[in-house]
Amino acid sequence: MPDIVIPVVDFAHFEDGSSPDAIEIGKQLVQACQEVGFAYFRNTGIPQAQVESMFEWSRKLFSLPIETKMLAPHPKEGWKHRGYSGVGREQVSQMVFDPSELAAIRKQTPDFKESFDVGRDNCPRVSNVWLPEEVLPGFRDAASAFYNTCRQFELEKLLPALSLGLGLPGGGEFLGNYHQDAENQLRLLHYPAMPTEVFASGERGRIAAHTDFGTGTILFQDDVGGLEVESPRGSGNFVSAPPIPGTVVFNIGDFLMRWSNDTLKSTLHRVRAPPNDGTGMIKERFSIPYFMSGDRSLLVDCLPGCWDEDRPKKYEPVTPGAYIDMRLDANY
Ligand SMILES: O=C(O)CCC(=O)C(=O)O
Ligand SMILES: [Fe+2]
Repeated sequence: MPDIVIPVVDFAHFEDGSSPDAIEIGKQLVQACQEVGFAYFRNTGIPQAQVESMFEWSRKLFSLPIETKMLAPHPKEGWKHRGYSGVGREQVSQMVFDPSELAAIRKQTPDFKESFDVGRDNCPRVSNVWLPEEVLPGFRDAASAFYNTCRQFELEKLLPALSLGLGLPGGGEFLGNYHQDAENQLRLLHYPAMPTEVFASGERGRIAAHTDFGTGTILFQDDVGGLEVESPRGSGNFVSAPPIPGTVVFNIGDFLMRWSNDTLKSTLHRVRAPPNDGTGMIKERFSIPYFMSGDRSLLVDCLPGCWDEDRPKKYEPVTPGAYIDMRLDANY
């Protein structure tokens, strides 16, 4: 079977979702989600300057001393995805060249990354965990504003396009009605620079192969590269999803795959080290995923149009809350 090509979906003429172009864009998106589970988006309306500025904030945040970053610690409970998580390894490993130490790192460290998670303001279930404002003045406002920009894209373009493309009842509004609570998570990710040695065996990557849990994810990546997507699905072979300037990557999550009776694919992906450039070091990488999920307590049954006599429903109705908790419990 040939490798997949990750399609590019252009939202330029989507407008408010009522144009004839909007249905066409929705159909292209759904086709990409059925065949690949991944797409590049162009002309999302998310200002490029705001994306670049968020990467700048991320760079500033992660270059703070570890003691400072730990002023906003990720809560003990694994499911409370807020605040700073470090691997605690990055200081040592930046400058480790001794083979036995490297061997030890290879064995111990799960993924070489640190992250900072932000949810919606005033969430009754999980509060945001911020650094004291004086430590990084302006960060909190910038991260909240970026969260809201992504949220706006989700509500005004992404969910309407998926709803239209799937031909769901109620036109573009169907999926939005199940995403009223903004159960979303903005994650700043930093994969520190590493000696080439650390990745030499090819067994270790920056983030191991996984699928995302929720409805879907939009992912901003810097120009370093390394993201890979399984192709064809289920084969264990991966193709590169290189950075394309001016685009954002999108992928379907497991919940929407289930909801669609496995019509839309939640595809395995990972981040590997980019090719060795001869410096002996693998460059650091910054990325910013925005994970989207449905309202926790709304019971969802198989999407209309995704089942019929010949394609019976494969799954029981479930709420996003119960499903995601079940997945998280399996992980922690
Ligand atoms: O860093 C990346 O580009 C990918 C991150 C990712 O897949 C995730 O956090 O779920
Ligand atoms: Fe992911």
